[in-house]
Amino acid sequence: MQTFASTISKVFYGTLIHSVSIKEIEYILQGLLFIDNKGKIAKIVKNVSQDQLDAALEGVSSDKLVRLTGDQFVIPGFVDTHIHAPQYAFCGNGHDLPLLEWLDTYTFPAESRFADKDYARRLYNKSVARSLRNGTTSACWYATIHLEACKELVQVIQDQGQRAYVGKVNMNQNSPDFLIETTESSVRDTRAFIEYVNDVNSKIDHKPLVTPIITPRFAISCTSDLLSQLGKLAEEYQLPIQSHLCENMNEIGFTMSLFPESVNYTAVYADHGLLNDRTVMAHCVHMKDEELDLVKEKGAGISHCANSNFNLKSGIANVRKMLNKEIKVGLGTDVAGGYTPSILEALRASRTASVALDMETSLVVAELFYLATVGGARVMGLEDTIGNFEVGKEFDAILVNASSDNSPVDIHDHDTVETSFEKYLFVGDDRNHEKIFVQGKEVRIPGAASRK
Ligand SMILES: O=c1[nH]c(=O)c2nc[nH]c2[nH]1
Repeated sequence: MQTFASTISKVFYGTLIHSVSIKEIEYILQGLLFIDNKGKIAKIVKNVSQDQLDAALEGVSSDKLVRLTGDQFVIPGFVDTHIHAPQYAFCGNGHDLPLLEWLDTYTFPAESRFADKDYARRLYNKSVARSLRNGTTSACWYATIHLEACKELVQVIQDQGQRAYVGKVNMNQNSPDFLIETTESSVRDTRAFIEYVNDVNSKIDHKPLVTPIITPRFAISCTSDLLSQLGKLAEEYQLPIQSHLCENMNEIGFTMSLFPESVNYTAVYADHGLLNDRTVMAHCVHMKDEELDLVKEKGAGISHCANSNFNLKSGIANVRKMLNKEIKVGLGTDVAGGYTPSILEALRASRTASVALDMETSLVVAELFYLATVGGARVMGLEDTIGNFEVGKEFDAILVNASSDNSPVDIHDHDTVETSFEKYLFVGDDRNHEKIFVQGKEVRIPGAASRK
């Protein structure tokens, strides 16, 4: 007979911190978190004293027990709702130009190199490893237009063990000769990519972690015909969709000149079957109220990319307004518009952006942590799977040590769990990440310094 203990693969004992609502972070002290053989959270017990530990373990053997010590705590993994894998090649460079000029000068030449799949594999290995090391357990990736390189990205993500949406980018107009497709090849390769991921997923022995996502780069780079065909593909395969929206004033002006039949930029996507409850729209900096209302009506989510919006001088998105309208919002690093694949940095930039916009209504710590975890999960439509520690969800998590070797954080005697956690959020980095888990399994990150 199968006992509870025999279904358990790992148990954590110590401090667990997660978001239970946008207003509340729960600090579970002396918590026991049981993970089952499928990587799901089987049970959580709170306030278990040392004396009660043996009984509370219910027969689970001690070699499955991870005792958290001192300044260690376990938090849900971060969700990066918008990141460009190929752009890691120039991450940290090229912030002197606004969006459209930045695309022409830095981005398109860098992405054209992904016609070479060996280059793609080398670069993608670094890109994904750096994202994971920063605690991103789930990511919405953009690849490039190149089918073979897209497959490489899927392989790399599978090998490294991240949960991900991966998009083959579509571009059939207003793009340079060295980075453009025909309508036919764009649709054909997108279908081939979807079939490839489905095939890879059919051969693995656990619940798949990688999902294809329909990825028209933005309306400027796709004809109306291509957008419509992509909308149909998303419907046929019931896939998520991602694109860019209202990032920059020149982008909006250009878009409206290309799609005069649509009432606004947001409507361009809606009119082509690309705005629904599986859609992730990045940026949304310059949205009219009726555009936000349309996003809400369609049930789409917004990826807030504050770091990128500062770097490319795009503007500041009004997250408070989005939240007041009960629109789903998560954080995006938007590498390489954003200069780092760190969601901790995205969280900090989001706070600064909200203060710059309106000090009175700026985002508070509980809200920021929510956006980085549960908010991102909702944007990806994964709120029943990840985001916080609820029984039945999959265990995607970071084991944080606020005073690890080389920690950028100093913890003093007077610090509490709350103040240590907040210090980690605002001062910490990947040196505080001792272990990363996806679907209950510890992720082995290539190139990461060996950790305790
Ligand atoms: O920040 C951005 N990065 C991109 O690569 C891109 N493409 C279209 N619009 C974009 N915005």
